[in-house]
Amino acid sequence: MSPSAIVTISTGNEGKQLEETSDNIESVHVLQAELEDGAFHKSQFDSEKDKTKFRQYEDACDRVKNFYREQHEKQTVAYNLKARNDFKFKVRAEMTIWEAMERLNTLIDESDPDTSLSQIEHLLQTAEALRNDRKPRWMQLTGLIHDLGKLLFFFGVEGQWAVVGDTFPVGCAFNEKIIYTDSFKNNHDYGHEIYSTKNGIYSPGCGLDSIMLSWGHDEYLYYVVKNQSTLPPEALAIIRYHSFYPWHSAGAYKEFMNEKDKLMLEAVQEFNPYDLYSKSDKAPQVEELKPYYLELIDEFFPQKVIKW
Ligand SMILES: O[C@H]1[C@H](O)[C@@H](O)[C@H](O)[C@@H](O)[C@H]1O
Ligand SMILES: [Fe+2]
Ligand SMILES: [Fe+2]
Repeated sequence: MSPSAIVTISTGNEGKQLEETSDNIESVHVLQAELEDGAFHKSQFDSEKDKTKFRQYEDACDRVKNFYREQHEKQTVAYNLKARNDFKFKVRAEMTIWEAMERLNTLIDESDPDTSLSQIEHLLQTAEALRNDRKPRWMQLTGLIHDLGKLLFFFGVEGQWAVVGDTFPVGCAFNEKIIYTDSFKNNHDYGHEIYSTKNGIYSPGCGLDSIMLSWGHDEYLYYVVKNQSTLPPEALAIIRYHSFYPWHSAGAYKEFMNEKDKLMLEAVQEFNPYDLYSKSDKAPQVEELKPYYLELIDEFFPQKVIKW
């Protein structure tokens, strides 16, 4: 066979080159991955998913609309500073990652228009979709744990508005790319002499790590995982910014990015479809999958019992 073209196949952590003839080149797409037996497997995100069926907030039920009305009113700079401070000086629980997944299982996320499955199922769906596309092991694990910050709900917060939902910066003007942007009119910081200006308390290029994102499961889990795992910076960014849709999907707040954020944005965008579109997959078999994921957890969380 005389190869007439070289096609780069995304296998996750490293690009892989495959020699292809011009006859079958069209059947090769990005997001294909080589199976162990050498056959090629097409990512389900290429064709099976009708992406227009997700995140339809205008058509969402009252539960979702009421959730955001409350969140957009109550996530202020003052609340953010208080929540960060409360977080720092307490250990709320000590348990393994798997115990945390089981503990989270009773929470039904009020902000989510796309799934009524339990959280353990959503975590396993995300991880399995990544594994299915042969994404690197650290990314599969990130999928497995990315929403564990929702445990906050069981640690005495005032409501789901302080835990779930899309995130956005506080301390500068609320961008119109945030969903239900009108509901910020009831936020105490709306119209504030500094917080309502475009840059607010930040300066262009300061880097997202210097921005106060609305407090919730992403920020909380980022701090929990940061010093207790060997996960790479991309994993930490995925955890911290996966709900920051106005940035990673709508292109807002780019002016605050620094060089590092450009790389992190790529990782967050690579991860996002696995979080979002796997929500329509059938419920995973938790007990069957458990041994694989227990081993994966051990690989990146050497001390096993985590301080939450
Ligand atoms: O409703 C969802 C859910 O709470 C997710 O966990 C969060 O990451 C999303 O951004 C949000 O839209
Ligand atoms: Fe999330
Ligand atoms: Fe998620």
